[in-house]
Amino acid sequence: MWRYVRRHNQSAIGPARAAGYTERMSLAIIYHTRTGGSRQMAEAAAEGARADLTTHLLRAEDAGPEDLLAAAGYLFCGPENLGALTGEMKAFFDRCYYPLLGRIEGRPYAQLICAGSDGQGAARQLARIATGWRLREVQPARIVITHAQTPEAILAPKRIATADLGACAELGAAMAAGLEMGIF
Ligand SMILES: Cc1cc2nc3c(=O)[nH]c(=O)nc-3n(C[C@H](O)[C@H](O)[C@H](O)COP(=O)(O)O)c2cc1C
Repeated sequence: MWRYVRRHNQSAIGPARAAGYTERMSLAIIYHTRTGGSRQMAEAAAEGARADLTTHLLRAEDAGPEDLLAAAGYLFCGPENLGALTGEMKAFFDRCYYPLLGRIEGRPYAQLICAGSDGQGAARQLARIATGWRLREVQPARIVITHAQTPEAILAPKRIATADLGACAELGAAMAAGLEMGIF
């Protein structure tokens, strides 16, 4: 019943749907990874989301403006490098920013950051870009700490803990459910 009311009450329908994007009801998960951690997180989120919604998992290197335009919501996932987003993730935003400015306003997003010890710089930078696009953050940034602090540990392949992957899957599921139900 609640679901029915939500679907038929215009005032409860989020900006993406109200703006006529119902035909593009999918979630785009864009990720970059250097040592595998963010890929595992993005895959877990995609697995969580797919039960509810069409979900496209894309490497930042392969994604372009049309991929974002075609989706109703976004999950961005990547590592923190040198206190910021990785160059590849930044290049993705640089490539897409102006082609999409004013065209995706109000759409929901969330972010997952994989970091050795901090992650706040990358999360802040991403949030600033999302603010420029006028996206709406619908889940707080989730930062997974891998405790990689020596050069050897930083360069080694990462294995993300099951509990953290579970949290990523939950975030993906929450994004998908919110989009599918029209509450974003
Ligand atoms: C060049 C470089 C710079 C890094 N800088 C940071 C940093 O500023 N803060 C941090 O918490 N971790 C930093 N790290 C660690 C990575 O964020 C961490 O290893 C993370 O798990 C990598 O995610 P990935 O496996 O998806 O590549 C850095 C790693 C590299 C290779």
